[in-house]
Amino acid sequence: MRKKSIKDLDVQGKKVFCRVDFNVPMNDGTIADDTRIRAALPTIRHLVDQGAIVILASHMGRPKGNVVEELRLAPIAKKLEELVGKNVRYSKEVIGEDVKKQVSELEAGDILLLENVRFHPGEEKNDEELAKAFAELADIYVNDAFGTAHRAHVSTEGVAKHLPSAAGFLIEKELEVLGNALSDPARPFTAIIGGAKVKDKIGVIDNLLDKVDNLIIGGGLAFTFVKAQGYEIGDSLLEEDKIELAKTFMEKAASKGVKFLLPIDAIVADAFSEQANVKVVDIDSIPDGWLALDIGPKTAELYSNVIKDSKLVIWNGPMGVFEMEPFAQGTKAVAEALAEAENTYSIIGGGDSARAVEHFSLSEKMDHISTGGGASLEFMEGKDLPGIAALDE
Ligand SMILES: Nc1ncnc2c1ncn2[C@@H]1O[C@H](COP(=O)(O)OP(=O)(O)O)[C@@H](O)[C@H]1O
Ligand SMILES: O=C(OP(=O)(O)O)[C@H](O)COP(=O)(O)O
Repeated sequence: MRKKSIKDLDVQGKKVFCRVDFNVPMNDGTIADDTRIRAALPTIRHLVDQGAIVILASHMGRPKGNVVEELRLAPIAKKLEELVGKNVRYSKEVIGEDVKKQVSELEAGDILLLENVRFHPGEEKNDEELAKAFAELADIYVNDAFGTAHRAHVSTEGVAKHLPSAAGFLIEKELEVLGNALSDPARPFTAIIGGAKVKDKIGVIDNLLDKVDNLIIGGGLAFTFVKAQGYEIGDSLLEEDKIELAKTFMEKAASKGVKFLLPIDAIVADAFSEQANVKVVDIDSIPDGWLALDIGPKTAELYSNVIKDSKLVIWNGPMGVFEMEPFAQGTKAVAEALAEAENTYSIIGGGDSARAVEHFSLSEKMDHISTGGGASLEFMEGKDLPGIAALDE
C-alpha cells in the first residue's frame, strides 16, 4: 500500500516533527561525510518553502540513553545552516520545558534541530510517554530517515501513532529505486553480497536467490561457502554453524538456474595486518594458519565480467578488507567494473560498500547509493520496515 507523501500535506503554518538520519561519520568533532545531511535537504527545503515550522530529530551513534558529549548534534546544526542557507536553531535537550519554549518561539519557515534523540533512554525502548511528548510538540510527523527505518524507536515509529504522518522525499526515492529493482528487475540481474556479517546476510541471500540471475559472493562471508564446497580455508572468517545452510543455498541456486559465484582465488595473509606477508593462491590452496582477506585477481576478473554483462546490479558489502591497502584490490575492481558498465544500473546498499565507493572516488559513477545499509538489506529481504509501516496510507 502506498504511503502518504509529504507532497500530499498542507504544512503551511503547521509544526512538523521531521525524523531525519543525520548519523554521519565524525572525525575529531568534524563531519567526515555529509552525504546523509544532503540527502535530507529536499524534504527540509520543501517544508521551509511551504511555510512549515520544522522540528528536526535525529540520532548519532549509539549513546544508549546517555548524554555523550562527542555525540551532540551541534556540528550538524552548523553544517545544515550552511547547506540550507538559513539560520538553524539547535536545542541542547531532546525534550522538556526548554524544547517546548523554543518551539513556541518558532515562526513559519524556521528550523529547530533537537539534541541526539538517543540521549533519551526512552527512544530505543519505543517509550509511549516520550512518543506523546514528541507528538505534543507538533501537528504532523514526517519520516525521512531511511537509514533508520528498520528501527522501531520513538522518533522513527512510536510518534507516528499519535500524529498524521507521511514519508519524506528521501524515503520515497529509496523505496522507489529499491522497490523497482526488486519487483521488476532489468535482466540479467546480479546481486553482490560481501562484507563480514554472515549472520545478518544469510537471510538476504536466501531471499535474493528467488529474484536474481547471478549471485556473487565475496568478502569474509564467502569463506563459509568455500568451506561448504569442501575446501580448507585456514584461519579465514568462518561461521561453523552456517556451513550446512550455505550448502542448501548452493543447491537452491543450482535448482533455480541461478549462477552462484564464489571466489576461485584469494589474497591470503599470515596475519590480520597491513604489514603481513601476503600471497595469491587458488581457492583450493589456502595454507593452514593463513587468512583470506580479499578475492584474488582471477576472481576479480570473473566478477567484473559478470557485472559488465548485467543490466541491474545491487551491491552490499566489500569484497575484502578494503580499509587495508593490500586487501583493497577486489573491492576496487568491483567498484570499477560497476563504474565502467554503461548499460548497468548500479545500486549500492549503503554501509561499507558506500564508504568503499567513496574511498575510490567512484560515487558519482553509481546510479543509486542508498543512505541505509541495514535498512536497505532488510528491505531487500522483504521485511517490513517499522519506520515506514507506521506511516499513514
Ligand atoms: N575476507 C575478509 N575477512 C575479514 N573481514 C572482511 C573480509 N572481507 C571484508 N571484510 C570486512 O567486512 C567489513 C564490512 O562488513 P559488513 O559490515 O558486513 O559490510 P556492510 O557495512 O557493507 O554491510 C569491512 O570492514 C571489511 O574489512
Ligand atoms: O548508520 C545506520 O545504519 P547502517 O550503518 O546500517 O547504514 C543508521 O543510522 C542506523 O543506525 P543504527 O544501526 O545505530 O540503528
